Parts: sequence; structure tokens; C-alpha cells
Amino acid sequence: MSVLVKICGMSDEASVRAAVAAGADWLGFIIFPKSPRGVSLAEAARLSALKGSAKSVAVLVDPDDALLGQVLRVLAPDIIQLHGQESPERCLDVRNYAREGVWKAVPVSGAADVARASRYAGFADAVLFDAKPPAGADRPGGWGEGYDYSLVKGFDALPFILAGGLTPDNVTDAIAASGAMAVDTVSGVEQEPGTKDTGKIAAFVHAAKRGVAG
Ligand SMILES: O=C(O)c1ccccc1NCC(=O)[C@H](O)[C@H](O)COP(=O)(O)O
Repeated sequence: MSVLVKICGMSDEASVRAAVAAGADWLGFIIFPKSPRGVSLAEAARLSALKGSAKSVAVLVDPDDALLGQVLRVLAPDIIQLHGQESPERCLDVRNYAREGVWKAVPVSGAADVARASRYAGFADAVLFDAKPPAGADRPGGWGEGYDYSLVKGFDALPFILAGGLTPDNVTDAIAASGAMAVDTVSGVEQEPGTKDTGKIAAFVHAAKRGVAG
């Protein structure tokens, strides 16, 4: 089975079309104003209409119920990715607002972080392992930082998506090191924060789909 791919931070039509044409499985829309890739719900819904057979992922940071209600009404995402301090119980609540489930982002710098992700088993549908943001950062993801991807190898408490510093050049090795069956990137397919590169999007999807989990 080929590795599944999420291209995150979709904010323009050309990039959505490039990701879909390359065979991306999920398109991420970041609903967080401090992100350089942040989009309004209305814009996310407009772009999501172009997704073809790909699935939409709404990326949210500690959303309250009012925001979740709007997300459901305007975007109706397939998946909600929670990228804040959400507890396992909160993940369970949020499942009501997505068609296919909830992913919990878990920041990783050491083995203990990976072990702690097990607490989401039975509460989230998958965890997304990501790098820890730099100290004092004003957003929790999208920094283009990697870590030792082999730390997550063998994690089997629930399905996982590998993220953090992945690029067209390193994704094949990262898949082999981590055993990931799904990967995600944002910075790795940009020219600069917030500006996607359609050539890098295609290269990333193709490289990931060639990857073999080790
Ligand atoms: O990318 C952002 O700006 C962002 C802001 C707030 C919450 C999440 C965000 N990104 C979420 C993602 O899933 C990224 O793809 C993930 O953090 C990996 O980023 P990168 O290392 O830059 O590929």
C-alpha cells in the first residue's frame, strides 16, 4: 500500500490543483489567524470544493464550541486536526464536528513524548507527530523543523502521521526511518512561509508515494 500524503496550509487554487493532480490524499486548511498560511473558513470552503477525491483537514488550535460549529457549517471537513493543548476527552467531543474523525498533533523531541501519545488511544483517530515549536513561538506548527524520525518507529497505540521538517528530498528516508504509513508537510513545499511551490508539491507527493516504510 502506498504511503498516504497530506499537503497542509492550502491557501490558493493553483496549489490545491497541483496537490490533487499529484495524488495527495488530504488537503490541510489552517484556521488560525497567526499562521502565515491561515485562511478564513469561507476561503477554505471555496478551495475545498476543488479537492476531488482528496479529503479535507481543518487544522485548529484549541477551538471552542462556537468555532467548531462554524467549521462544521461552513467547511464540513472530513477530518479535524487539533494542534493545541487539547486533552484526550476534548478530542472525543470534537469528533462530533468532523465526518471521519479527529487527529491530535503531538510535539516530539524525545522518546517520552512519543510514549505519552498513547493516552490518545480510544479518544483520537490518529496522532500527528510533529516537531516542538521554537521557544516563544506564536504558532504551534509549520516551522520546518525535523527531529529523529526513528523515535516513532514501532508506535502502535493508534495510527500516526509523520510531520515536522519533511521535504521532497528527505521524505523517503524519513518514511524508512519511522515506518510511517502517512506523512504531512507545509514548509517543505513552500518558497517562503505562506507561498506554496507547485513543483515542490508534486515532487513531495511522488517521493512519499515511492517510499517504503522500514
Ligand atoms: O503551519 C502552520 O502555520 C500552523 C499553524 C498553526 C497550527 C498548525 C500549523 N501547521 C500544521 C501542520 O500540520 C504542519 O504541516 C506541521 O506542523 C509540519 O510543519 P512543517 O515542519 O513546516 O512541514
